Amino acid sequence: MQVRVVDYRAADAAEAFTRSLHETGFGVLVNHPIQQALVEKIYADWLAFFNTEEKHQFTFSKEKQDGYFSTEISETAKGASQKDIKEYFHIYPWGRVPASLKADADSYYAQANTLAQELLGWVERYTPPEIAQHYSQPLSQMIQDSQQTLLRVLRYPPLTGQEPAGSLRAAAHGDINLLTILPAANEPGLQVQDMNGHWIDVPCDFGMLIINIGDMLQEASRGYYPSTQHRVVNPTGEGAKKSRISLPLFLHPRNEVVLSERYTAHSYLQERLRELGVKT
Ligand SMILES: O=C(O)CCC(=O)C(=O)O
Ligand SMILES: [Fe+2]
Repeated sequence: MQVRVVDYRAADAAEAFTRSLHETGFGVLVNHPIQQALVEKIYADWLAFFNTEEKHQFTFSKEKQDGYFSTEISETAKGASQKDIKEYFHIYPWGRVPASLKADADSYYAQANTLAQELLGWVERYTPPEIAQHYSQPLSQMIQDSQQTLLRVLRYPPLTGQEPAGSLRAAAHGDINLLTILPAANEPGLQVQDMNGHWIDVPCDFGMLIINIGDMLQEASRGYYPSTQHRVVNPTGEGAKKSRISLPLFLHPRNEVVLSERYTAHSYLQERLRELGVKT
């Protein structure tokens, strides 16, 4: 299996991109409209922020889930036994963000949401009619005015050598949401699992944009779009001394959106957060 790299400006971009999502759960875009300079600035500014003590003033709210999650309380992937080696900050439209970082975060959030809406339109257009008839509303409409879409700034610290055996920067997991939009991180490590259980490197040249299906879209599309397991492996050699920063945007429908006969977006999310151990 190989995750296809698609030129956003190509005439057949929508078709090639959605085929990749259907076949692998992942797609990678080049020549996309997200400003790379903005992404780089956010990486640099947040790396500096994670290196200060100020982050502890933003300790996450268990109820609302916004704010700073330290390495000590970092999530444990569903089915994993060790915590991930990462710290992160959750940004919601209504949530807390350090004042000096807010303007860029808002700007990125808006740009990525606009692109996401277009990509969800592509996903919808190339869904076979017998599947699409079960969507309770157009996919791009499900995220409109959503207060649940989450921008996560992740920092994987340099490795110390003292990490518990078997722990990873991010253990194998599927994302909970509809679609995830992820600019290539400043360091490699992201892998996706193929149907034979093999782990494949996701193309991640700086400037690429990685998109993957989440469990909610898998649920709404009755499995046509698969939410593929992925992980972030630990670097070795020189790479182990460096932090890795990444910036996934998790597109969530509004709470009341019906995903399937079994779930609304809200009921699905609550179930998954309890499983992650970040909500009681
Ligand atoms: O850091 C990455 O490249 C991926 C992060 C990820 O998969 C997640 O936070 O769900
Ligand atoms: Fe993920």
